[in-house]
Amino acid sequence: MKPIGVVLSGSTTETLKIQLTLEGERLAREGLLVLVEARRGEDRALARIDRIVPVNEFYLEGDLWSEARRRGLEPPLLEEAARRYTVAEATVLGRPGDRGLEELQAPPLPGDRVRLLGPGELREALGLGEEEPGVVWFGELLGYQGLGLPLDVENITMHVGVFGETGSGKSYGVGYLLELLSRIPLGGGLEGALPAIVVDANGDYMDYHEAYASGRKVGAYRRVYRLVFPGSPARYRPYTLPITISLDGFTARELAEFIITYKTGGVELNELQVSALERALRELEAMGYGFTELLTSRVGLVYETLEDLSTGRGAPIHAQTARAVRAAVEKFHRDIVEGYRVISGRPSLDPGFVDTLTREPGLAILDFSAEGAPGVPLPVRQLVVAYLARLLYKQFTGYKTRGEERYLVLVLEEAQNYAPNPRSYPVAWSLARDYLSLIATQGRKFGLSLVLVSQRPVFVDPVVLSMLNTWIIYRLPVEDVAYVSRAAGGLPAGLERRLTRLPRGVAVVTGQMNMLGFPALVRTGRRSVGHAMGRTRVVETLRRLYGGGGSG
Ligand SMILES: Nc1ncnc2c1ncn2[C@@H]1O[C@H](COP(=O)(O)OP(=O)(O)OP(=O)(O)O)[C@@H](O)[C@H]1O
Repeated sequence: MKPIGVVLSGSTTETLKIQLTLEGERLAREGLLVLVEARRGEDRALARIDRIVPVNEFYLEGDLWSEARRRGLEPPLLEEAARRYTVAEATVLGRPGDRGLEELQAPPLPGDRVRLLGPGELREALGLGEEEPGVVWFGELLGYQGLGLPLDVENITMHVGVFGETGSGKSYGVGYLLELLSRIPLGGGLEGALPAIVVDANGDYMDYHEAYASGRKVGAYRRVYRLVFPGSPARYRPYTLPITISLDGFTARELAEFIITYKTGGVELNELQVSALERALRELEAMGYGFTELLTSRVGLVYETLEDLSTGRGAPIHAQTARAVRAAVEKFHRDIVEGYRVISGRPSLDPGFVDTLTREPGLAILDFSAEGAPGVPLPVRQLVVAYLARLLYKQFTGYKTRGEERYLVLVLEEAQNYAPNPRSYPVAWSLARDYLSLIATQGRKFGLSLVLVSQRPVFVDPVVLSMLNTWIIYRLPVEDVAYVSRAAGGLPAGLERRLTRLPRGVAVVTGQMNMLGFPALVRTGRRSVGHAMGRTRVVETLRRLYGGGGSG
């Protein structure tokens, strides 16, 4: 393979200066992985180009030609006669060893050749076999066609963050990742799917459901379910279930907080009202009632208890508080129980559902888009996610104690709505956050992984964020770069600088799943199933609407 550069003096075991060949000048990009035939080919080293600096001695600051340039004159033969070269600065990633990359013992020598990786060389350099079990190859490494970044599926249990501004390609990328996780090489030619639940904010994953419903296979998933709110027009489509939850797993305090903040819009927590309702619910619980029946068919009992607790001398609840609490319970009942019909004694999201999904690997998409969740406000979606996170946590701790091993990935789009940063993003109720941080801190031991997707990581709870160990970072707004880079354990300056300029679909991947062990620039691969939701057709639509020969 032709060299793209030659190592210059001053290189060390950590950083290299490379003078690029003409071919190299054409090919090299910041972020490109290269192979150094170190010590005249006796050793090899993998390196990443971080900076490219073209030099022309006739164009130096303050040189002899400065005045001519000032006057707009072009002295002849400048291009032809000048000393011209391009220097690439690169970071040494390591030398191929028996078990992946190892530290370099001695620096490459000046004059050593630098070239692109050949087919299979990255795999060999990392000590991976062909079809290595548990390794999926993500997208295409910058500058290479058909060469993906190897991801270690085992480490997904340490959670993943996918960040980037709107339109940067996050949802497409997560869909692509799910496709990879739906056919993980297991060895001996076998492929397996990692069960997944996606909280789909905008219908970005619906194509998978449609593909499945029309008879196509989606990796090794046995089933692809779509879950919609009972009021959705899509409710009776094939392989579609209603989103219904039970209230029995919540504590009286949690429910009281939810019901009161739901009424007030959550501006601030009215502690008096919350504890009054908590008390009423506790009393009824002690009498053997479950919260689901109490807030659905037996809501009258709640009103009566509130009444009892607030009448007579020395009543523990002030009459005015009781009235306000009753109004909150009425609103909860009217909206959530009767309106959205999301509470049920026999919820669709139940232990049996999780059991089937993880036994016969499936993909369940909670459709929170306008079609799947028509008019359903954020607090109700938060309630569902809190319920789900809690259900999964309990179910998986159960598997663990029974010695049954199961795995599931929970993908949360718009994660800031469910695990909000209390300092920068005060959204009404944050019970979901408590359970999500429980999964973030403990889930690994139980086989529960989080994939959090957000446009604004600054708005995501820092505790949850600090538990993420793999980062897929698409184009970021300037104000988020430092925050994300720090949270992701620091990025090389060259890559950090590029985060605001990444084209759609290109990401920096870093962290535990990245088997290179160093942040890499990757272009998301092609989804095998399309992505209708993300597409916009402004021009086409304008032409159709208004382009009919001018008559309208
Ligand atoms: N690697 C890719 N190859 C082809 N098309 C892509 C790729 N990545 C993204 N796209 C397309 O770009 C558009 C925007 O991508 P996507 O919807 O994934 O962005 P996003 O970051 O999730 O945005 P938002 O935060 O608004 O949901 C979509 O039409 C998507 O299909």
